[in-house]
Amino acid sequence: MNISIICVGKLKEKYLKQGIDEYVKRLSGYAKVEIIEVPDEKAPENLSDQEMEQVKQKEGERILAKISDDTYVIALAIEGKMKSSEELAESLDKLATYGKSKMAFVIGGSLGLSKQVMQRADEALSFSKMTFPHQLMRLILLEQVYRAFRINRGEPYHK
Ligand SMILES: C[S@@+](CC[C@H](N)C(=O)[O-])C[C@H]1O[C@@H](n2cnc3c(N)ncnc32)[C@H](O)[C@@H]1O
Repeated sequence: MNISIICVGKLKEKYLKQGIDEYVKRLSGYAKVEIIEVPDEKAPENLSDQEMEQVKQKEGERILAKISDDTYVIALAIEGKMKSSEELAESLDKLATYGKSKMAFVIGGSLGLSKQVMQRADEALSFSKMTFPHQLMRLILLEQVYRAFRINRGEPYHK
């Protein structure tokens, strides 16, 4: 399975980079994982609602340009559907079974994802009602994808 993690902006924190590199390495035995970073737009505190929409739209266009038509897209969104780790594992297993070899998880920038990206997504996945920083979200997502593969292979993984 080819999994793309499409994110907005460059990862700055060294401690997150190290964690992400570790999980990409661990996942290499299960899937081909690629992290795609698209440039972010400047989003100062004082933007109007319209300006914030424009920021999301521009970032959204860059995200959509990285997604091919045959890719199954899971958008990460606070208001999406919450799943247990076992349910996520089952979803990934079903995608593989039904021949969906390309999938992309999409993480928004500091203002979130545009309507267009949400419309393109096949599903929206929530990790809780809490807001996580988008850079930390990459690490949390990778750990859960790794956990999902371990669950599907029946391999031991601490609970
Ligand atoms: C800082 S958050 C954006 C917050 C923005 N106000 C919103 O509601 O989308 C950046 C990105 O991280 C991801 N994210 C943050 N918290 C999340 C959660 N609890 N569940 C799923 N995705 C989350 C989403 O992709 C979001 O677009």
